[in-house]
Amino acid sequence: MARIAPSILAADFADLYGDVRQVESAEILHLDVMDGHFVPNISFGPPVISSLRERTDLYFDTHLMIEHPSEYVEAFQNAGADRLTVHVESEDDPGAVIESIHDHGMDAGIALNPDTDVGRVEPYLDDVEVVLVMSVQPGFGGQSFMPKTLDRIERLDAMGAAEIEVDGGVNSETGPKCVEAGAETLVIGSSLFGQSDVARALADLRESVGIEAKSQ
Ligand SMILES: O=C(CO)[C@H](O)[C@H](O)COP(=O)(O)O
Ligand SMILES: [Co+2]
Repeated sequence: MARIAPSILAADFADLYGDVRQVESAEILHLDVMDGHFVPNISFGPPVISSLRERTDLYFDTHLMIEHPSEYVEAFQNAGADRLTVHVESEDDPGAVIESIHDHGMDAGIALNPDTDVGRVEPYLDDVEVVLVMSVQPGFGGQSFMPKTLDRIERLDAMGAAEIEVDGGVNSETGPKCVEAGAETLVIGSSLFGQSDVARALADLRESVGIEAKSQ
């Protein structure tokens, strides 16, 4: 069953909880952490996640676009993250970071950029709870979905990925195609928080992807 993971990258940071409370029914929240090195942008880190943790029980799906994830596993655990997804292109050994994430009691994911061969995540498929497929170059919201992602999702599905999450440019047009290709979790930022009525936009997106409201 597909699900939508709202990405707060496109939310109003001055009224962050105001936006988050409008997507409480989603059950999962996508948190984009950027360090200005792995990607040319800086977003937010553990303090923001920790503050949100005090306000919501949403599952915190934390996407680490940082060069050295191994150095921050404990900080994100303390902040209340439920899952840490690290990039296979990061400077650290993915296998060791995944093990550390599990040792800290969190779920682990492996992410790959649009131009990275899908074969690079194969060694980790049995060890992670999710594979995050970037469908835009990481670093910024509001970009257009790269159509080649659909083949990549199909290949990862055939390789036996447990859960496939697609991230970037997902909307009512591209979302259903991702689900058909084998994705389960759709990260949606600007098509959700960029809208005047966020809760309505979430309901409409669910409908376009064929998700029953009560299952979300
Ligand atoms: O990881 C990301 C960017 O690096 C974001 O999760 C992604 O871009 C979501 O935003 P949008 O739906 O606006 O594309
Ligand atoms: Co993301």
